[in-house]
Amino acid sequence: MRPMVSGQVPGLFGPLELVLEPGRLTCLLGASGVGKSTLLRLLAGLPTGVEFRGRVETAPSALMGQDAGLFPWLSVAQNVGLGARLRGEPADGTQIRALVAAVGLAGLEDRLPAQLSGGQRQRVALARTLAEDRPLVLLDEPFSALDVALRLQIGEMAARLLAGRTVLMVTHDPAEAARLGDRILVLTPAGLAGHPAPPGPVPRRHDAPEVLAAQAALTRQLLA
Ligand SMILES: Nc1ncnc2c1ncn2[C@@H]1O[C@H](COP(=O)(O)OP(=O)(O)OP(=O)(O)O)[C@@H](O)[C@H]1O
Repeated sequence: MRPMVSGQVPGLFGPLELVLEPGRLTCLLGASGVGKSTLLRLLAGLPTGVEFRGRVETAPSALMGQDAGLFPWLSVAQNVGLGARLRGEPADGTQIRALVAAVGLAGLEDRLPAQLSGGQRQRVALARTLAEDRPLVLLDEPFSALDVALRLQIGEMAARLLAGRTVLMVTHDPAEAARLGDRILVLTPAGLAGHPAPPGPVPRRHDAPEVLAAQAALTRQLLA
């Protein structure tokens, strides 16, 4: 199915139609406060605090936000297995270890969040999102708290691990959208505008000429 939001929030945006391509990573940009997180929350089936008029068709989703949102008293492995725990299901230790290894944290399963760096905490949050194994993955500025090098590294890791899933990622960073977006959309009060993504599979090289050109064009569009 194609998750979609069709409608408007009077005084904020729209009318618009957001339709996600199955198996592709869509990046959503736009000015602060224009309603990007609202669209994400509509797709997640969460309350938005605004008056949405329209229709939402969505799928079971996993949402990862700006702050890693880890439980400080739970270990890395317990945080990754949190979804199962909350549903009262037994944790799958093998799957959890595999996911912790996939985000490059093998051996740190028993650490508490306070014993990790910010980048490592974001990677735990990514592993937890993947552990949910939902058809739709919603990422709300997931790497915005990271420095440039970590943003590149963890963004690439996320794009590889999320390959083939239907993903909507809100970002403020045109460079990130140019590297990671199969599709790029810009939200304005008037609605959604598409922006051509550079050619080639994601993650793309940050310094590839087409990626730099898309970053510049996108920045111009955001400044317009
Ligand atoms: N719980 C709420 N109650 C009332 N208004 C809200 C609530 N949450 C968001 N809003 C309003 O909805 C608008 C859109 O917020 P939203 O978080 O979707 O924007 P955004 O584009 O994601 O912004 P940012 O880039 O700054 O995160 C804002 O103007 C905000 O004031």
